[in-house]
Amino acid sequence: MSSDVATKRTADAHLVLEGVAVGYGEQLIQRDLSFGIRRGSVFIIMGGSGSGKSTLMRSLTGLLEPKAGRILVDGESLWEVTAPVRSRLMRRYGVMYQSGALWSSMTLVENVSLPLEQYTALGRDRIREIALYKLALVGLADAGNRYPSQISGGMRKRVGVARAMALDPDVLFFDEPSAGLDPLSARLLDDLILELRASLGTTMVVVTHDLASIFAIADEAVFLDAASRTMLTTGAPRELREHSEWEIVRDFLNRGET
Ligand SMILES: Nc1ncnc2c1ncn2[C@@H]1O[C@H](COP(=O)(O)OP(=O)(O)OP(=O)(O)O)[C@@H](O)[C@H]1O
Repeated sequence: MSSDVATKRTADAHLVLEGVAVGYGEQLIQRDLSFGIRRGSVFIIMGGSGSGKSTLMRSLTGLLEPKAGRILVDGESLWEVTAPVRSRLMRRYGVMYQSGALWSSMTLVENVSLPLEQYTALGRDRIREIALYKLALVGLADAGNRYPSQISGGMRKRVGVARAMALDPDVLFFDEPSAGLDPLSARLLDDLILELRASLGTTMVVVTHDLASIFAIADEAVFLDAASRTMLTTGAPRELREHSEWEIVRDFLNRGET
């Protein structure tokens, strides 16, 4: 592990990993993961296919218990607290899944309303008002009564973001947000992530291997290596592209450039 890794566990860390290992059954996919994610930053989890990015995301979002180590959210250990406390911690999370995961039989405003109906005691009118506001935040103010099949893939992802933001999370997780999008729609989604961070101060954790996205939005990134099954380094992607001591990291960030 490079020396720049340990220095990232700063006092303003929103999420901190301490010696985290993740995997399935007997199989460890990643181990010895120790880094911090600063409050209000855009943090990228990057690495080649099969390196364990999505698996780590599952552990960070409370879906898969780590095999070792601690994940601290505002200083509270996500997997060592009681289940009700974990649920409370997870209420501060919003997650946007790869497909957008919208219900096709519901309008966009109904889709965004779902978490509010499930987790709050607010009345119908108030919920609709909040859902329309969230749709406006992602640039879909007038599309609330449409159905997912009536909008583009890029718009569906934006609705997924609006729904992830329904409960005013202070951390937003994105799993491969640009997957399946044309380059222009992918850049628009990058812009949205940056706008939301600027206006709301939300911490953004993004799994991606899309280089354009990485350079457009990341403050910091961690590189997960499939071969050694651990992280090699953390840092700003542009810095790592030029100066990482790891050739595999430099190559990853220089893909497509000859
Ligand atoms: N539910 C599961 N049970 C067992 N093994 C799994 C499961 N999900 C993923 N794996 C294995 O874990 C490893 C890491 O997969 P993961 O999806 O986390 O990688 P990734 O970096 O997100 O890959 P990609 O970029 O291709 O999506 C792979 O070898 C995969 O086969």
